[in-house]
Amino acid sequence: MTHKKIVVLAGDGIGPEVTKCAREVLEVIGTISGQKFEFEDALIGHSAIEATGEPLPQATLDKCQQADAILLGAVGHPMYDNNPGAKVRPEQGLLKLRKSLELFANIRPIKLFDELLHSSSIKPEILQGVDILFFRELTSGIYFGTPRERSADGNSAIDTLAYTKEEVRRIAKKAFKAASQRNKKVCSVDKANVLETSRLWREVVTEVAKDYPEVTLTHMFVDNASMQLIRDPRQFDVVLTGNMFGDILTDEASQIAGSMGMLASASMGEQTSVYEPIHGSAPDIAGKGIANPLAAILSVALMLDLSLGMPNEARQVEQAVADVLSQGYRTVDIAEEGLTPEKQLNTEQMSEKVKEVLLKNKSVVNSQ
Ligand SMILES: NC(=O)c1ccc[n+]([C@@H]2O[C@H](COP(=O)([O-])OP(=O)(O)OC[C@H]3O[C@@H](n4cnc5c(N)ncnc54)[C@H](O)[C@@H]3O)[C@@H](O)[C@H]2O)c1
Ligand SMILES: CC(C)[C@H](C(=O)O)[C@@H](O)C(=O)O
Ligand SMILES: [Mg+2]
Repeated sequence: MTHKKIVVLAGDGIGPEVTKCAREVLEVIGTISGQKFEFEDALIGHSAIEATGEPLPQATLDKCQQADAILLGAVGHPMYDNNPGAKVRPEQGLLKLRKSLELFANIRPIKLFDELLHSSSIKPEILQGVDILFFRELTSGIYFGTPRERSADGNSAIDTLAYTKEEVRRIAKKAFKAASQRNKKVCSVDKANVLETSRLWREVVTEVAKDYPEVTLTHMFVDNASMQLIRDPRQFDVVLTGNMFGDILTDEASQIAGSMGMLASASMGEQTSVYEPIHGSAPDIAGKGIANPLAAILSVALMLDLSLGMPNEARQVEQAVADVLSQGYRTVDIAEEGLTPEKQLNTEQMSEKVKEVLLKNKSVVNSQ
């Protein structure tokens, strides 16, 4: 069996804390399945700037280009967030990675584990059974358009929101394909009542829909969508949207899943893909050892499914997470009121539980 090469970009803040857990879960999967994984660490973000002066060193990009899959933690540090004048910034590393590897399709599943029905600030009866798949365009839109700069006198600034038909078409096709294998609904979210790019978006998405007659397409303005997500999240199946709208709506949707610490994502290109929790470096909890590692661990499940051709193992990871939650274990972000102290876990302990359950579930299957 050939080795699978996994590049680990731990990044900043809680990034290294949660990727350590995710990597160890993948190691356990290796033990269980016999698949060999070869891990290689590389720098990105603030830690890369500290070491090399650049947020995405060429050496990192070279390693990523050779990888079967990439596991990413998070980038970002308050020293830049609080310094608008900083020219070199950690987030540039992430954006350059996405652009260089052409990771145009960011897939963000929003699923609530039943065990967490009471962890969300939204009423359980609104949440039960929610299953949304976001397709966020990731390599264009306002994140990448030019010009993007401060005026010479410093009194104004410009960012550019641009999309080409092809950029919209390729992400739309992915969304329709996924919908045709799910509940056959695509809701395309835009701001076509104001933005020319959104009118182009709507036109192309409507065109693509003709190739998928079994899928029902609806369009929704982003302001309404942000409200509908909380009012009645079960109305959505696949949500298709642009780069910035997708960024904002999925942070909002994390509250449906109980916490930012629960949402995994896959950023997919044609050659290779990056698997990353949707959350950031969380400077407010970094170094405390209390971050929820489940988003990173569930990103490993996506990796097993989408890049490594190991869907059974992906299900095992998801099942292990569900089992640990149904045993009542919680990190602080998903802890209900009145949780007994022995059920309250830190990052390492949560990860240990998932690994223990993975091994236990496997031995149960083997002995049957
Ligand atoms: N993909 C990425 O690398 C990424 C994503 C978002 C933000 N960022 C960067 O991260 C930094 C902080 O940004 P922010 O505070 O707006 O967003 P954030 O996602 O880092 O944190 C938002 C809130 O969610 C909590 N949270 C996030 N992940 C958690 C986890 N796993 N377990 C428990 N709680 C968790 C944090 O403690 C914080 O209160 C910024 O520099 C930003 O640019 C990076
Ligand atoms: C850090 C930032 C550039 C990034 C984004 O906006 O895409 C993050 O918020 C995310 O959701 O991955
Ligand atoms: Mg974001």
